[in-house]
Amino acid sequence: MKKLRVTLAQLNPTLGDFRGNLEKAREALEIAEQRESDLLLFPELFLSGYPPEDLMLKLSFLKENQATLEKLVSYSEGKQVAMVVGFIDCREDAHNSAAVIQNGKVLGIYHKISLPNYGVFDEHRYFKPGQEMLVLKMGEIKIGVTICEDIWNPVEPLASLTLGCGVHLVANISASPYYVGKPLLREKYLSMKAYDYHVAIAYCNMVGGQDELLFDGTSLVSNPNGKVVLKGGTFEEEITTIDIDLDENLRINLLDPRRRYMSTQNLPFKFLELPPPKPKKERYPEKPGSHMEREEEIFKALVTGVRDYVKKNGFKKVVVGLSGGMDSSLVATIATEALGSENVKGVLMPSPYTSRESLEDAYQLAQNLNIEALTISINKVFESYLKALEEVFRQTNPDITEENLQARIRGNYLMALSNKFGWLVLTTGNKSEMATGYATLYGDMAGGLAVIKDVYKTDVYRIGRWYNQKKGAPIIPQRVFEKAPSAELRPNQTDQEKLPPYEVLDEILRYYIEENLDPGEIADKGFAMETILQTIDMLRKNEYKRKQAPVGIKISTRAFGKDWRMPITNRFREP
Ligand SMILES: Nc1ncnc2c1ncn2[C@@H]1O[C@H](COP(=O)(O)OP(=O)(O)OC[C@H]2O[C@@H]([n+]3cccc(C(=O)O)c3)[C@H](O)[C@@H]2O)[C@@H](O)[C@H]1O
Ligand SMILES: Nc1ncnc2c1ncn2[C@@H]1O[C@H](COP(=O)(O)OP(=O)(O)OP(=O)(O)O)[C@@H](O)[C@H]1O
Ligand SMILES: NC(=O)CC[C@H](N)C(=O)O
Repeated sequence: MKKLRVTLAQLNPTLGDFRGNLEKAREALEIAEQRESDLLLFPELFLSGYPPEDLMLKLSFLKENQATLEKLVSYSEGKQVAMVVGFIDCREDAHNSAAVIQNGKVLGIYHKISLPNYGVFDEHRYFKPGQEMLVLKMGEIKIGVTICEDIWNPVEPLASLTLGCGVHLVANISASPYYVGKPLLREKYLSMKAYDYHVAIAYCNMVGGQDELLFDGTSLVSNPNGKVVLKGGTFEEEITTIDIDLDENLRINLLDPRRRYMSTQNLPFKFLELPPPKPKKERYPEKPGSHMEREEEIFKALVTGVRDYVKKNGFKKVVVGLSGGMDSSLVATIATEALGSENVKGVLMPSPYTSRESLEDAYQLAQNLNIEALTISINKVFESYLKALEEVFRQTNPDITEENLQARIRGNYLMALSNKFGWLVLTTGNKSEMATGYATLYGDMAGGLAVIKDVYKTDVYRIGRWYNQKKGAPIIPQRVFEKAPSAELRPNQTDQEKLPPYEVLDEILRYYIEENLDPGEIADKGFAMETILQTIDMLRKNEYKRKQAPVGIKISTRAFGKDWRMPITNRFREP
């Protein structure tokens, strides 16, 4: 019987916190050893954190990463479990690597072969690709070591590992960034890969936030039938263990012999002999896990993003301008879930255009969330601004200038509170607004973290509704959902004076940004060409604003961040 006990350390490292990451690795090593695991997997580049970006260019960073690996090796003395840990191997050049460590020794090092360089990835800037596969032999069991993108490449190195070397298990250490639906997509993809190649897969993913990126964990083990037998939590640190039956591979190969007719490049490989697994008494059973609904997944993602950004950057408390509108209500709710009521401050900043309902709703929300609410009127400052500008503006009519002044006074107040008390300012602009430039530069765009920057307005409502339903109470007051969205910068203003209805706007934006369709192709989906062109025109004209916006949390396949690199100066128009 080929049985292997595998432990997945789905952990949340902090980039550059070598000491903290090492401590997490040490704890996981103790647990895996206690559980008599044969193999322990950590995420990709676990010791340094991922993605290290230009820290990779610092020799001192690379040195500390090497020293951390050496400390982990010394912790492993006397331990039987073989661990595969992500680190940067940098001798003649830098490689995104996995070290195989057991009982005080580095037994082998694997260099990632497939380096991603699309979307949010930039690995060709930093790493040299590996040339050779690494196969661990534990008695009769053969295990292929891979790193993240290696398993996403359509053919190799999986074909060579399975058809060429006949591995029973592909171990993959990953840092796979999140977007909505990725956990399910990944599960389908990996289980299909396992089924296709008739090989078990043990996949250990990173969890936590790193600037705009989130890693959701959702690590898994699939048997060669494509059945997911173990699944880690989504957005949770977890150390899970399972006993995998690896006789299954041969049984399936005999029943379904497709593999006999497949071909491989036969990439070069190295074998590494390890002691065979010892027989175990008790058993770590299957734990297939369940799925989250879309709104819950996004909510949990944003909560993780806020918590990790705030904590990993040394903040404790945050501040949000509460307008009584949907966006600020959702941002305050997410922040409260992430940090606790005592760490979230709401600021009401009424003007003559602020409606009584908006003020009431903002207070009610603060009460429901049990967060402290401060009130600072902008009236006097606004008046004195107008007075100061009176002479210069003498021959002009009031317009957007006066509207933006109000947003800028509010931005100044929030930044003053941040300076005085060390509260991080959370901005509240959503993706529909960020796309169309419906926000004031240095006004409501002023702040440290744009929580819902990648969430369309229609989704902001959906998530708000889901949250109230989950709580079984109108935490976000019902009226917030019912009133027309408004910036309240002049009397009776509504968003729809400038923007198409959000249901239409968001769909057009989604087709254009996420699906990369041209205007004609969007029109084929049933939208008016005039609205499409108006939307794209706003999007294009406001690139300069996005270049100055705070970093936000990526939850879509294409966020305004690493994977949106549009020029500001741009005369191109699609046909
Ligand atoms: N290509 C370019 N490169 C660099 N800078 C450029 C630029 N084009 C304009 N600019 C600068 O940007 C300025 C215009 O930007 P900005 O001052 O922001 O003002 P603007 O975009 O004209 O107005 C802000 C809009 O956002 C709406 N708003 C504001 C606040 C909250 C909300 C809400 O509902 O949440 C909505 C408001 O009603 C208004 O429609 C120009 O005066 C110019 O200085
Ligand atoms: N009266 C106010 N008091 C406090 N903050 C405000 C006020 N008005 C605007 N803000 C802040 O500026 C942001 C921009 O909001 P605005 O009301 O202009 O439009 P919005 O995008 O509809 O946002 P919301 O849905 O939160 O109202 C708000 O989310 C809030 O953080
Ligand atoms: N770090 C990586 O290599 C990740 C690439 C992979 N395609 C993913 O998104 O999961």
